[in-house]
Amino acid sequence: MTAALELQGLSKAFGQLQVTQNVSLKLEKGARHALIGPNGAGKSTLVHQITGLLHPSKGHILLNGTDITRLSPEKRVKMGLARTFQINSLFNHLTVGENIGLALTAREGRDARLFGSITQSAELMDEAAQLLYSLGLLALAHKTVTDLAYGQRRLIEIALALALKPSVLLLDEPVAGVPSTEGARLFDLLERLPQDVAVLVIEHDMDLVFRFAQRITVLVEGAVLVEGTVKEVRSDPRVRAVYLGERHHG
Ligand SMILES: Nc1ncnc2c1ncn2[C@@H]1O[C@H](COP(=O)(O)OP(=O)(O)OP(=O)(O)O)[C@@H](O)[C@H]1O
Repeated sequence: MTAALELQGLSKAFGQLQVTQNVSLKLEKGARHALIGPNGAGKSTLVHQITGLLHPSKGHILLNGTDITRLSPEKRVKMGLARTFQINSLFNHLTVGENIGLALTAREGRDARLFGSITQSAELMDEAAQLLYSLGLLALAHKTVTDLAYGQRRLIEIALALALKPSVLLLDEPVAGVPSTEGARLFDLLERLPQDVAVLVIEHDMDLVFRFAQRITVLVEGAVLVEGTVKEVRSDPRVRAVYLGERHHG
């Protein structure tokens, strides 16, 4: 079966500093994969290469079998690669439902300036409500973004990314900064993510990683140290030595 996302021997250097070293990785359709590693291991740099913000000096990135290594970030999104939006991409004065409606419009390439007609489009607003319902977030649909708690905004970012109907979703530290009282909602949302979407989560929180992921890749100094199931990675002495053994976090 064609992998949803495949990295083939990616390498990247900043001057003399080799930040990605021959990294290969495969996410099957519907995968739940975590990328972990100590601070400075190169996780963000790898994600930037996947999204197209940075260009690898060597290697290839395949999305559903198509080589996207040289494509712009926008093209990659159109082809089904989504990442969580930054909070500042939410329209604060609009409701959650309207924000999702706008993301759905963007997906269809319609002009967001026609916003008035979007909220009046029963079809689009129904689709927005349906998406929020499937994620357990319908109760927030009529709330204005400014009225949301920080953790709730993070949930909406994920919903926005899903509005693009991706085949691959990148979640970069989804629980970072979310108070533990709101963490349970995030776990709930992660469990409700569509089964056919392959998810790559970059996360320091080991509770989340062990609960969510089926497979884990451990990155150390830009290279893959270990890749395997949660059980394999947890019990690997090399991982314990360089990472898990240090501290439970980061
Ligand atoms: N634009 C850049 N120019 C030079 N060096 C960089 C640049 N971006 C990152 N680095 C270096 O690359 C290495 C990997 O950084 P990166 O941010 O990818 O690690 P990380 O695993 O995401 O870390 P963290 O968990 O702390 O976010 C670090 O040594 C960092 O200082």
